[in-house]
Amino acid sequence: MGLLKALWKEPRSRFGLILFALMALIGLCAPILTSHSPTDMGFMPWEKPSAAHPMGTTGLGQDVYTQFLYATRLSLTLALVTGLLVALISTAIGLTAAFYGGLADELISFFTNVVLVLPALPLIIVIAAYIKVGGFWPVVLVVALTGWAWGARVLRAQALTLRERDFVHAAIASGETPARVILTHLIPNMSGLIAANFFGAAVYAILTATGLEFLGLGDVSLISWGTMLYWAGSEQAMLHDAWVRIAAPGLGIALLGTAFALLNFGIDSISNPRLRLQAPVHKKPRPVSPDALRAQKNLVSAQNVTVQYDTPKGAVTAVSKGNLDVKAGEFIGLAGESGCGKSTLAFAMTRLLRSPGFVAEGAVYLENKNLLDLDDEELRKVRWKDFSLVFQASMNVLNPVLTVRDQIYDALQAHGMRDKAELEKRALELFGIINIRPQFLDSYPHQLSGGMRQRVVIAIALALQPKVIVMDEPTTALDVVVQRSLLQEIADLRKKMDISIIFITHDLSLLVEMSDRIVIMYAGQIVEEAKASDIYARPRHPYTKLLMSTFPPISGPKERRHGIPGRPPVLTATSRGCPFADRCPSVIPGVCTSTNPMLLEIEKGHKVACHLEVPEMREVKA
Ligand SMILES: Nc1ncnc2c1ncn2[C@@H]1O[C@H](COP(=O)(O)OP(=O)(O)OP(=O)(O)O)[C@@H](O)[C@H]1O
Repeated sequence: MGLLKALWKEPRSRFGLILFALMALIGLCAPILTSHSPTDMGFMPWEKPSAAHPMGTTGLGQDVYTQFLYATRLSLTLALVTGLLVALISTAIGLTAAFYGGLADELISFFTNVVLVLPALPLIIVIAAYIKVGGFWPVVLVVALTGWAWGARVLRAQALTLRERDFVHAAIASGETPARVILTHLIPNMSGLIAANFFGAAVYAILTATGLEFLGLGDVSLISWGTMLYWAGSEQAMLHDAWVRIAAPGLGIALLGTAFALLNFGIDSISNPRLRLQAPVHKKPRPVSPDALRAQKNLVSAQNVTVQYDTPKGAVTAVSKGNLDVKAGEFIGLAGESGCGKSTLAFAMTRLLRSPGFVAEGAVYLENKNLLDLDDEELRKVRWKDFSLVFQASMNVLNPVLTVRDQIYDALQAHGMRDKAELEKRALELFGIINIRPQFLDSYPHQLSGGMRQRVVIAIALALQPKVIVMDEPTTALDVVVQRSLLQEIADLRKKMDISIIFITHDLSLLVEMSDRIVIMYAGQIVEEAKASDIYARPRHPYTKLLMSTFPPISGPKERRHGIPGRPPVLTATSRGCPFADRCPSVIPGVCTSTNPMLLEIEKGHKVACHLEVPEMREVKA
């Protein structure tokens, strides 16, 4: 029922569903829609369409309309049964090959490839010619046995990639049985492809079966679209002007193919959670009155950026009126617990936010150009040239079949650098900057360590000398020693290249050492912003203080550290108070729980959003 509901929601699949339901209804209600039998020969031959015979009669005196109704029933059943059989065989074979690998995979792949290279139609014709049994099943079996190979190959490829995913390794390591891994981890992730395979096979089945029957190779005593065409051909229906006998089954096949294709769209969006909720791609943010002065004084100025995610429970606000200014050459640290909106803000600022996220309000100026206003082509021109991005899993974005040199060249060539000598010179320069020996330029990504790969990604991000780089936890996936040296290099690089960096991490202690300014986020809001030294020496927001206390001091005796008690609020919660109120050790009851404090500049360059910083409120507390 849920599936039907979901198919109904998607406009294309809704149309497919209606089309399919109509055809199924025609087939099911055939005995109600006509009082004749499809094999009844009691009428006048070659009658023209009339009220008694809406599609005329055949040369043998059968009612064509009655034949079409019963043919729809048989052809539809044939398509569904064969489609199901093909999908089952392909899935079982493809999954077995991918899951067990080794010899099993080699043998299955060899057999699949052999079936694939055999010319299908002559093979089907030969097999069908030798089957002497009549009825419905021979055609189903012939089509199923010759049609599974393509699907098996595609499903094997998909299962192979899934097999290498962490969640599958984790399931196997935790002792789950192969059947459970396949049923709960692999098949649900492949459902879109399996459904596509089913619909593709059903269309293939109807076309092949019709072809066979048209050639007289099926059981021509059955009434199907194929045998209708066969008899129309052998009775030379066109010479008798009875074109309906060809048009009706032809239209049936075309409509069934269309219905399956449209249903396939719906299945795809149901099985792929990313497609389930499509945010409007070019939803324009609500404009904010731009602070032109701020935009002028800063290289980047994000103003009142509000980002929401469409969820089944409605839109949730992940970043609320975020303001972030970055000066040329400045190193800004953006910190906060996991889920506070750091990445969302960074992605929104760099136009990398993907559905179901969208910017609901705000502007992001980069040298007076509002990035949120740019169309795709304008954006392509400024991305990498004016700003670039490095994130945690960046090292995995390197193409495994291209050398590092090719990937650096690609980035440069995409922005117009063509000269071979110039490309080489720039690649060598970049490798110098990121401290990797030039001979590694011709290595493939798998020949480099994680740290080196991340350095290469940084080199690509630097390739066009952008003015600002957003780095979202770029070192988190690396071990501590590599992290340290890479961070040092990033800090040096910023000075050498006079580049601005927005560095995102949940590790506040890292930022204190490297940043000029630190911005602290909590529950989608900026709650404190100050010079790094001030955040270190005089944090003002209770959240920042707790965040600082969760990391060990740079010097002094070792002591055990604890995380901040409690959890951040769920984004769907609609409290009007300070989002930190229920975890705050200094909460002012009645104040913090009812009003969300504004971000105020309490000292030059030090902004805090906390009622405790407003003198009157402090009196309330006292
Ligand atoms: N696709 C999504 N659909 C719905 N909510 C989302 C989606 N992506 C992120 N969110 C929500 O937005 C909020 C901010 O997430 P975001 O990833 O920006 O936080 P973060 O501070 O960068 O966390 P982390 O350090 O773990 O990356 C989170 O509460 C998260 O649940």
